[in-house]
Amino acid sequence: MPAVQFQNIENTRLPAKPLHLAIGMFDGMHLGHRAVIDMAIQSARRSGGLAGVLTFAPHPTVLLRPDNPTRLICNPGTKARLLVETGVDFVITQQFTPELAQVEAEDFIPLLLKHLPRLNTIYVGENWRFGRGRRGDMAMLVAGAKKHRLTVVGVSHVSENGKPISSTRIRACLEDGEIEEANIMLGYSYFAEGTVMPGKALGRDLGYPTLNIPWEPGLRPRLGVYAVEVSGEKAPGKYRAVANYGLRPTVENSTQPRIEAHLLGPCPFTGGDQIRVDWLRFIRPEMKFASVDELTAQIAKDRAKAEAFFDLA
Ligand SMILES: Cc1cc2nc3c(=O)[nH]c(=O)nc-3n(C[C@H](O)[C@H](O)[C@H](O)COP(=O)(O)O)c2cc1C
Ligand SMILES: Nc1ncnc2c1ncn2[C@@H]1O[C@H](COP(=O)(O)OP(=O)(O)OP(=O)(O)O)[C@@H](O)[C@H]1O
Repeated sequence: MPAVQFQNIENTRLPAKPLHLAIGMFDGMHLGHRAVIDMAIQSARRSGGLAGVLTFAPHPTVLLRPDNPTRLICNPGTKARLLVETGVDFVITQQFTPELAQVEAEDFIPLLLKHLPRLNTIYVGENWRFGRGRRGDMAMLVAGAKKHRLTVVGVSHVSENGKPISSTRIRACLEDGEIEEANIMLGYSYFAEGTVMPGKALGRDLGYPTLNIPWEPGLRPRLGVYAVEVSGEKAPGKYRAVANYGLRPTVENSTQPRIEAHLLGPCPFTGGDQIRVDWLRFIRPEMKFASVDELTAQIAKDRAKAEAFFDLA
């Protein structure tokens, strides 16, 4: 059964079973997030309860720091899908309002219980903060839970390279083009999805036809050339490619970034197809070339680098 989705806790309607609830923003759905959610799922399955996620939208910084909000790895649709794919029974997306931002840490558990009276266990990372000014910590959560006979499971940090994984760390990697490290922390390859748009067909003239999709996520990964894999419903499997993610300063200097993927072999996709692009290795930053000839010569080298990456050379 796919997870049931609710907007706001007051609209949540669930069967009368003990609830195991993982709480957090979960931007990117990295390995740390999955550890917290998996813990909720396993306990719920063992005890005949229901496992769910409570997450928030927009990101609190949209309200608290409107001039410089956190730029998100995942758009809301992708995050919802990744959450559902974990196998939870329900997902509650709570609107992060100015009123919610004012809730004191001490009042957080009573607020949850008011709308989720069957709440049994809360699952969070051990560093999780909550309540007005992020004053609430693990100790406060445990103390509050005890009063209401709830259990709190503080999941220990999942680390990579000796440091805890966090959405913040993954954002920094994506901005620096450190895609392999980002992918390790995500536990899957960073991906973009979209409908193939018609290009100016210049790519074909250059000898490098491309599948183009607009890609403007909150958190913009480093502009540049990447080894990628393209997939889509139209054809099974993954198609190796070299792609430019950028503004194309040599030919048009656009303000809207897009992905242009040149497949290393035959291409089953065409304009109007829905595709997914998995990013695997950063090859070089996007550059402005003095001429199209220079750009074409560089694309030949990029292609060779991608082939070497895939061990096709
Ligand atoms: C592997 C690859 C690398 C590219 N690198 C650059 C680049 O560094 N600078 C740039 O201005 N455009 C770059 N481009 C984009 C080309 O300008 C663009 O693909 C070409 O003009 C075709 O455009 P069209 O698809 O609109 O026909 C690159 C494209 C590919 C496929
Ligand atoms: N590395 C980790 N190991 C275990 N739990 C984690 C880890 N990172 C986050 N969590 C927990 O997962 C839930 C959702 O995390 P949240 O998105 O709020 O944090 P984050 O990944 O550290 O993001 P940011 O870097 O933006 O603060 C929270 O309960 C959090 O404590």
